[in-house]
Amino acid sequence: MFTLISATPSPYARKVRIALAEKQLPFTLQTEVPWDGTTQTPQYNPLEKLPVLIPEDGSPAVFESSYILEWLEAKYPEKPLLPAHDQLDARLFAKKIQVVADGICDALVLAFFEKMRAPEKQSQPWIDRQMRKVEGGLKALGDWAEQKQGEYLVGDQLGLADIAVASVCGYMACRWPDHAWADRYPALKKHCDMLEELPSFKDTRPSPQTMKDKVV
Ligand SMILES: N[C@@H](CCC(=O)N[C@@H](CS(=O)(=O)O)C(=O)NCC(=O)O)C(=O)O
Repeated sequence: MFTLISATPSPYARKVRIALAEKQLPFTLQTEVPWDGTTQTPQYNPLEKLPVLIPEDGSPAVFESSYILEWLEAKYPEKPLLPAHDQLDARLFAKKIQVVADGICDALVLAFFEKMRAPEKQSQPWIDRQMRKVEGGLKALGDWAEQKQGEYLVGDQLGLADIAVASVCGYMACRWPDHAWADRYPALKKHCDMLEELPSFKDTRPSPQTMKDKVV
């Protein structure tokens, strides 16, 4: 059915792995280090990033995690990961939560690589700017977790917002284990703990990877 190019710590790829599992779509996991010269991402994605979803019927590869999820929802609507089409505001809210979750990941990645530079080449103002986005994003997620009406962040079933939020919080736990988000946002921590017990989350827990090639 599919091959998914993924990386062990990737919060973006984890979203897709969870969605494929929730939709019971079989796939082969191809785990790579996208910064190593051995990566196959450039063969499928001009932006050279994973995740990349490769249909095994030869149709074009699908890339950019939020687009992959939109593509999956359109092509394979069962099990839905968004509220019904007549729930427009709820659908848009779920996508907004994903925007913030992914934006936190983007800022974390930028800060991570800035810190990989030689100390004298690192820009502290740039790192501070990225971490400010992380803190602001986490506060928004914390607020939404506190305000949720039911068991899930949007609507009455597991959805895109839950998947995106658990993916970024799992990434924090993996790459920034000393960060105080869990203490600062107990409702967010409680929500993620609940999600992490679901099989599709348990089976996709992130782990660090080692990069061989020099990146910055
Ligand atoms: N916006 C993209 C971001 C994907 C991304 O940054 N992927 C990283 C890997 S990871 O950070 O998710 O582990 C990558 O392939 N980076 C390679 C590069 O930026 O050259 C998405 O949501 O798919």
